[in-house]
Amino acid sequence: MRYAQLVVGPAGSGKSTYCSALVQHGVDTNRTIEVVNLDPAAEYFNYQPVVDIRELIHVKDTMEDEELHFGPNGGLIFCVEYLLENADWLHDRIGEQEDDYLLFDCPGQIELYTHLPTVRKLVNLLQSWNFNICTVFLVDVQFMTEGSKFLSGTMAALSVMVNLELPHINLLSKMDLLSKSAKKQLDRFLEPDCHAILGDIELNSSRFNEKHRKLTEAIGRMIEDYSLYGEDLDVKTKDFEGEAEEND
Ligand SMILES: Nc1nc2c(ncn2[C@@H]2O[C@H](COP(=O)(O)OP(=O)(O)OP(=O)(O)O)[C@@H](O)[C@H]2O)c(=O)[nH]1
Ligand SMILES: [Mg+2]
Repeated sequence: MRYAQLVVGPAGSGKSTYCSALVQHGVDTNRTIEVVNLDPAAEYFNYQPVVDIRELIHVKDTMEDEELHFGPNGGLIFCVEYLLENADWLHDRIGEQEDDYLLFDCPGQIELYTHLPTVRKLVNLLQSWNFNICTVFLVDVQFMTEGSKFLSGTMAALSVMVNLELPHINLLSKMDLLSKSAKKQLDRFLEPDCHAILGDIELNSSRFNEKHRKLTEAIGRMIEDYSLYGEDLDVKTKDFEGEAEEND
């Protein structure tokens, strides 16, 4: 069996930074973790990709092509579709090695994951190559400290989860940039307590919010039911080295 994380999330949410941090973690813990760059417009990242979509097609190719003449967004989607049409290329590059642990660093176009079939097709392909995949959805935590933003970020996470049908983890990035008071505010949301979220939205009460109160309540309950965030579910790590020393 082989393992992979599909690292997705809005533009600039920290996907590439997360991938390079995990590669470094692999180095520190003696595990091989490799990254596949799936962003055809990537300019810079801090890791050495084992496969790079830009070697197959670059978003500039689609924008400069006389016939295609795509803009940057359409061009990017074209590139990912082109990759699927050239699945053999990807298969050759990834190889057949067992026990692989791969991170797929995806582009920041949220529609690729929320409703387009493209990434879903890629997932099917990888599963047919024996990959066990989970989604890691990154959200910039700065967008999660107000009730209304929290709801929209959570809805985006949920639609990715429903579209990709994979085991799914939501990761809040850039926690280091939050002020103390913003961290407290976030704690209230992560409880998860839909009344806290509703309370916050009511503080910014407008006619729109009053009119949609029932809908907001239903969404709040859904967040609870799907238990989209839970710090208690942190990965449990064990200090094997320390234990070995004790046993010596
Ligand atoms: N302070 C802080 N900055 C971060 C963190 N993670 C990412 N950044 C910064 O946020 C910016 C965007 O990070 P990237 O890793 O390129 O984000 P991305 O999701 O790969 O972006 P796209 O591929 O363009 O969608 C960079 O300037 C990073 O240095 C974090 O945990 N803390
Ligand atoms: Mg990136």
